[in-house]
Amino acid sequence: MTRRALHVRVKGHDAPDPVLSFETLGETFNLSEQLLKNVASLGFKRPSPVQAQSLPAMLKGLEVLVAAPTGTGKTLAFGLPIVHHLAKDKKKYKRLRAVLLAPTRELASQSGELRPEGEAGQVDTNTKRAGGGKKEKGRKRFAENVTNTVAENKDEQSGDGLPRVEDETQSVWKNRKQNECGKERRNERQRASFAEQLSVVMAACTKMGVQPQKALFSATLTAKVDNWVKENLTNPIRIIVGTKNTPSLRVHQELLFVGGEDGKRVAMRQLLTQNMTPPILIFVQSVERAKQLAHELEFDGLRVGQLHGQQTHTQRRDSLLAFRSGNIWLLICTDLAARGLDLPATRLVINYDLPTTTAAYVHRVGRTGRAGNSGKAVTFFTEDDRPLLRRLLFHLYLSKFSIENTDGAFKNKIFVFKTLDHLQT
Ligand SMILES: Nc1ncnc2c1ncn2[C@@H]1O[C@H](COP(=O)(O)OP(=O)(O)OP(=O)(O)O)[C@@H](O)[C@H]1O
Repeated sequence: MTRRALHVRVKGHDAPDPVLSFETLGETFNLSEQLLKNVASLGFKRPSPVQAQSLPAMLKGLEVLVAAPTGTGKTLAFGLPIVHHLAKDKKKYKRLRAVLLAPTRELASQSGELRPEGEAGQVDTNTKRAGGGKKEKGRKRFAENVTNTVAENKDEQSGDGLPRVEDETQSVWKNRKQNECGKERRNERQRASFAEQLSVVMAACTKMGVQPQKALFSATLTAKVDNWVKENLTNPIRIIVGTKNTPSLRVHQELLFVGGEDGKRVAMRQLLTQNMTPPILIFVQSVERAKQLAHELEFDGLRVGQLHGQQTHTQRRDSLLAFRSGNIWLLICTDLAARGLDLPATRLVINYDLPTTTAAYVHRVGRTGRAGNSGKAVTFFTEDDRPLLRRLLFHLYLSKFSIENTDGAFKNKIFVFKTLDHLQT
């Protein structure tokens, strides 16, 4: 099968051909039998398109920049090569060997849970989790090595090492004193962008004389990331699956004009009456709005949970567990939950508040329609949302979407289609 059939585009020298079976991959790259068994135990019959192209590139040790739609299996595309390299070279290095940076703690934990069973899939390692996790020594399963972890700021023996990088607060901890600070002080931590965090890691690698293989995976690629790649990666292979920065085609998208704020409540109740097949994810724009909406829906007798940055890590973990197990039907969240979380049973995402960026929209609606399943996303918009919506429309236009005909929607329908006409000309 060609790249064209896989909807994969590749730029860069020496890009390997896509590999369409895990067996061929195993033979070509000498993957251990156990690793292949572990993959089979996940129930994956063949590599998804992003895996077919990225796995050989990563296993060859090339640097890659990968954009592929949400829910298409990017985790295994970087997870398997990491585990293979860790297992292969386990005698060579004793110290931190892989760093996985993720935008939230929840996503980092999830990536670390990619855990096929099996003795030979285990690798001796020390793992540390970001945000104060304890150092654990001993035999770890397959992907417990594949954590978001970044070493603490001082190595016990040599006195140097990687600075601690806190993912979900996007903070850089500059010294051990801050590491020990209390909760209040923690809130004052200096915020750092993802690019700044990457720079911290890269600078530490340079200091330690390490030249790591670098790989970036996302469903969306911004100009900032592109610039970072130009400055920091040497001859990377660019792999684009499908259309860049566009919502997954597996998601049926609806725009629903609701008039104003009051209209959102009415529309929500209607929607839940028609589509009440939990679990349902509901995105709002702020913590305050999450709390308020949760309160209102609880009052209606619904089983509601919250996920946002003002909760403790335990509360956030418990919310996700309850949502996964079905104890919570509706999870009201901020963009904290938008990226990467794999909640396969979710068939409906509601954007109660319009996301402020296209990337946020793509990631939010991508919490459904995963692993080849279909899903539905309904996005409310009001008169005030028109400027934001205008920006979103082009990307919506590239994927399937429909606009619902509720009261007063007609002129909005015209607005949407006029904007599209304008974009097309
Ligand atoms: N080869 C495969 N065959 C079948 N299912 C797969 C395969 N690879 C991954 N999956 C499943 O697809 C789902 C989505 O995978 P994953 O979370 O890695 O997607 P992603 O591309 O990283 O999504 P996002 O962009 O939202 O982070 C998971 O439930 C995973 O188990």
